[in-house]
Amino acid sequence: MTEKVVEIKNLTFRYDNRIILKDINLTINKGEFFGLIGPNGSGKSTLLKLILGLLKLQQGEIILFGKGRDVCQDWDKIGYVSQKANSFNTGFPATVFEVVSMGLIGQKRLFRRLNREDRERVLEVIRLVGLFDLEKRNIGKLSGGQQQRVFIARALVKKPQLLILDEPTVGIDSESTRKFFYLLEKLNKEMGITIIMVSHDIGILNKYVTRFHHLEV
Ligand SMILES: Nc1ncnc2c1ncn2[C@@H]1O[C@H](COP(=O)(O)OP(=O)(O)OP(=O)(O)O)[C@@H](O)[C@H]1O
Repeated sequence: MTEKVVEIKNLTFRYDNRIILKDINLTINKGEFFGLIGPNGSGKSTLLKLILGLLKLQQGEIILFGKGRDVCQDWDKIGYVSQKANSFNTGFPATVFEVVSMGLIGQKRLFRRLNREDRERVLEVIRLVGLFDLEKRNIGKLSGGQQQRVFIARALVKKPQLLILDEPTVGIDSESTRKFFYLLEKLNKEMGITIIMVSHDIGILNKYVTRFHHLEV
């Protein structure tokens, strides 16, 4: 039987009294590479924030891994890369290794030293996203495309089953974007990670996703 990762039922959401999302019904199944498209202001980020539990539900239901969003305890199964992730302050004093390690916080107590297994896992995902030998590099010294891979690695370090990406290729050149989608295809097809990606670029999504939903303004 197809396993449902996210189910959205009759979801309506307003900011103040303005309707942003109206009666959305959507099911995303395990193994899908799902695109969420729509023009600026159509509510793409709002829908992601609702899925991630960052906004209070007003009307309708969201079910994650078979459980209602507000009782769901499976947040470790979800990796999230926000829209702002790749517009990083170049002066930020942290190495690739440190930023990726932050993905383990929440499972580990803050400031607890990483054990050997944790450190190996961090290095493993750094390699997986193609940043070989860059673990000691300051993140501010990397290109936009490389920084974006660091944030993907941070989201992957806790082995999520669902990866949610908000406009990850904004500001990234076309060659890095192509390599980035190649990585996502690998994560999706070879590792079975379900992906939800938000974009307003239908051209790029059309090439890669298995299915998409179009939001209107
Ligand atoms: N906290 C807020 N309070 C009031 N209105 C908001 C808030 N956040 C977003 N909005 C408005 O809600 C609408 C949807 O915003 P949202 O960011 O979800 O759209 P989007 O499709 O992700 O847009 P973009 O492609 O520009 O990122 C926009 O008109 C936005 O101005």
